[in-house]
Order: sequence, then structure tokens, then C-alpha cells
Amino acid sequence: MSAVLPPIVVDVLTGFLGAGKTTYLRRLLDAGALADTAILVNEFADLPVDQRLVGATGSLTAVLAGGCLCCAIDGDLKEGLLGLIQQRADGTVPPFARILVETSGIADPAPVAGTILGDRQLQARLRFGGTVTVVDLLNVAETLATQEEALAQIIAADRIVLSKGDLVDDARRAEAVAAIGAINPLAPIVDAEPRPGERLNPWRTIGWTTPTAPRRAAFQAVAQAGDRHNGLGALVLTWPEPVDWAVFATWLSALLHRHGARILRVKGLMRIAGETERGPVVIQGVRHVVYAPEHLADADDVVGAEFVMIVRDLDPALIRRSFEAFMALGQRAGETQRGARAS
Ligand SMILES: Nc1nc2c(ncn2[C@@H]2O[C@H](COP(=O)(O)OP(=O)(O)OP(=O)(O)O)[C@@H](O)[C@H]2O)c(=O)[nH]1
Repeated sequence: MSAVLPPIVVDVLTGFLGAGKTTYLRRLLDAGALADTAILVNEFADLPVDQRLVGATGSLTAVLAGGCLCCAIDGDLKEGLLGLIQQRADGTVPPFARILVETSGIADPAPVAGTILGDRQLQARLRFGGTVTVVDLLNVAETLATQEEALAQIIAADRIVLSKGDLVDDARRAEAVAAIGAINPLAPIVDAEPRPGERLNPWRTIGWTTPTAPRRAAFQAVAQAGDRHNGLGALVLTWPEPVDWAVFATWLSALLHRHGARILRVKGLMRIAGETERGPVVIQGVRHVVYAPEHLADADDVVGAEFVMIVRDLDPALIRRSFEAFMALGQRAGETQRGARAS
């Protein structure tokens, strides 16, 4: 009987043009933080300069050149990933547990995740890990004001890495952190330059592993943020009881079907009725792409549902009302079922 191999985790490293992605990648390589990781680099121009920079360290690197990952070369991303998996199976490259895809600076990371999550062949071997977004402290205000892609990259982030901290003072840094937090309050923010004694580990807080206190603080920040610029708004949705999965899935599918383009991010935790001993599931979505839900251990404090939505040009009150109506429906259905079983 052949052993079932654990899935290879694919993470995305993104950030606007010149933000410092390659510099950060090199730093991670030098620190040995990517020892078990294959790297796929995407360059918009034909000349894959980054490969020379990254490849110089001798690490395994494959390059996708000649297009932007998010739009033009979906097929190439798939081929690149399958090629790496094949090489690993053939033993022509050292075994690796993760693949890091460095996008070009103008890529929208959501479709990259969508390619991985939406393809059966890839799904059989890969698991999407998360998105790390490098943000340039020197240029963040101007970039966010003028570049849609930069906004999309921050919204999609599971972790934000601040670069060029050496070029700004504390006040400028604090302003930038506040601006980023107002767009995506849930992604932990770290410095590209590690503090003395800190081990560089890009994966540590990818996904929803945020401990209770910071998570609650982030929720509060969203709840208090009120109106945003550019029609952006965020809302926190909570439900005090375990949730009926079928009812929730129906609600979310209908919402995404109707308003998909305006729902930028969904992220949260939810305990499922009938599965209460398994730990809550992590709900993660970047626009129309909803990640496969995963159970999270060590989250006993979550008894019902709590999640955040970042929306554009949508009335948060309407979403809240429809969510609560559906949840109440699910709860009544559960009570009726339990009543029928007891009688
Ligand atoms: N002072 C300073 N310069 C930095 C830092 N990070 C990156 N840079 C510089 O910023 C420029 C762009 O950095 P890259 O790492 O190539 O940025 P990138 O995001 O990979 O760029 P693209 O691939 O073109 O999108 C280079 O000149 C880097 O040396 C930093 O933390 N401090």
C-alpha cells in the first residue's frame, strides 16, 4: 500500500512594484527560513532579473516570465506548479514541503489563489497556505491612493511585511500602520528586517492562528472603524451559537453570487452545529474565491461564529440583517430536528 503524501503548501508573496519582495525573499533565504521551500518567481517583463538575484543563493528556483501571474498566464502557473511536483517525484530536485510563488508587482493575488484552489489536478497535491504582502513604508500612502492593485494586495494579505523601515521616521511608520490596519485589520504586521534575536519565519502567523486577545482587538478595531474611504467598509458578524453549516453555506453562496465583486474579503471562525468537539472551522475568502474550510484546534473560546467582511459600496447593515435572518433560520431548523428526535 502506498503512503499518502501530505499536501505541499503553496504560499504567495506579493507586494507592489519595487516594494521589496525580492529583497525580503533573499533575506529569508539567507536566514535559512526557506530551507524546505521551492520558489516560483513571476516577472512581468521577459527578463527574469529576480531569478538571478534569488538564484544566486543556490536555492531551488523556477521562473515564470513574460506575463502577469494573475491575468495572462494562469496556464503557466499551473504548469509551473505541476512541473515542480513532477521534478520532486522524479528526485531531480531536493524534496520540498512548500512552494512560494512570488508574484509580479502588479498582480492581484486573489486569482493566483483561485488557480490553486479551483483546479482539481492541483488540489489533489497542493494546499493553499496564505498570502504575504510586502508594503513599502516610504511609498505606501501614494501607492494606495493611486494603485488599485496595491489595495487588492493588502486586502488579500494574511500577513503584512513592512519594508524600507530604515527610510522613514516613527511618525510616518505609525501613519502607515494605521492606514494598512484600516484596510485589513486582521493581518498581523511585521518588519522585513527582523529584530535582534528574532527568527525570520514567514509562515508563523499565516492562516488563522491568531490567539484570542489580538483577534478580539482586531475585531474591535473593525467595529469602531466606521466609514472608510473609496466606499470601503468593514463589518464584524457574530452569532452566539454553533452554526448550521448548510444554512451558512447557502447564505454565503447567495451573497457572493449577487455581490461577489463588492465583497473583498471574508475571514473568521465558526463552530459548526453537530461538530462541536472538532474545533471551529476557519472561513477564508478573497472575493469570489472561498478557501476550503479547515478545523482549528486550540480555539475553545469560540462557541459560535465571529468573522469580518471587507466590502465596497455595500451597506453593512443589510448584510448583517440577512446573516442574522439566515442564522436564526438554521437555529430553528436545528431545534425542530432535536425536538423530533426527542419525541
Ligand atoms: N533602504 C531600503 N531599500 C530597500 C529595502 N527593501 C528593498 N529596498 C530597495 O528597493 C528596491 C526594490 O526592491 P526589490 O526587492 O527589487 O523590490 P520588488 O518588490 O522585488 O520589485 P519588483 O520585482 O520590481 O516588483 C531595490 O533597490 C532594493 O534595494 C529596505 O528595507 N530598505
